[in-house]
Amino acid sequence: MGAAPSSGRPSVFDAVGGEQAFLALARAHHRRCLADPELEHPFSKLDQHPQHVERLAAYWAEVMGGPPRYSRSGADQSHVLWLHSGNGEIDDLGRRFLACFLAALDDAGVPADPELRACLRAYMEWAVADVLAYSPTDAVVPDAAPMPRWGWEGLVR
Ligand code: HEM
Repeated sequence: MGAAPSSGRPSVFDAVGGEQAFLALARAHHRRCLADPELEHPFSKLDQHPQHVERLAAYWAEVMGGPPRYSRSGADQSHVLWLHSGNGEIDDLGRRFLACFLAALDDAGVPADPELRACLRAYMEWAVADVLAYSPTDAVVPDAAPMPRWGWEGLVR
């Protein structure tokens, strides 16, 4: 189980369906990105991490209140921001990334509960903006940026 808020309500992680659901979501999202004529390029780099999908799943799960598997692998938010930084104007890729994520929620069978879907959409809109803030070629990524935590009310920290 993920960390539940004090109200006893399940975490967003649990509402999505736990680790297997995040893995299915990351797989579906990656499939969508590879099928997109623009996103396909960055995701076809040969030096991409061989466990990209698993790492993406672990990252999203941790942000939503699941186990801290991504942090335990030695990576952190600074690493994620750094991976995406300095690419110049990529706002269009950000919009496409969000669209792939929303379509992947259906592909992966994430519950259609409107509150859950709104929460996940708000997260991804925020996350895309967070990543795009570092796209200028002279952007400086802060050291040791804390992992974001996303709850039912939005950004927790
Ligand atoms: C603007 C659209 C985006 C593009 C084009 C993009 C592209 C990429 C690429 C090409 C990689 C593989 C990097 C590598 O292994 O060398 C990657 C990794 C990753 N991305 Fe994105 N990304 C985007 C947005 C996001 C957003 C919004 C998030 C967070 C919600 C995110 C989270 C991650 C994570 C967690 C990894 C894996 C990091 C690791 O292996 O440690 N990305 N992304």
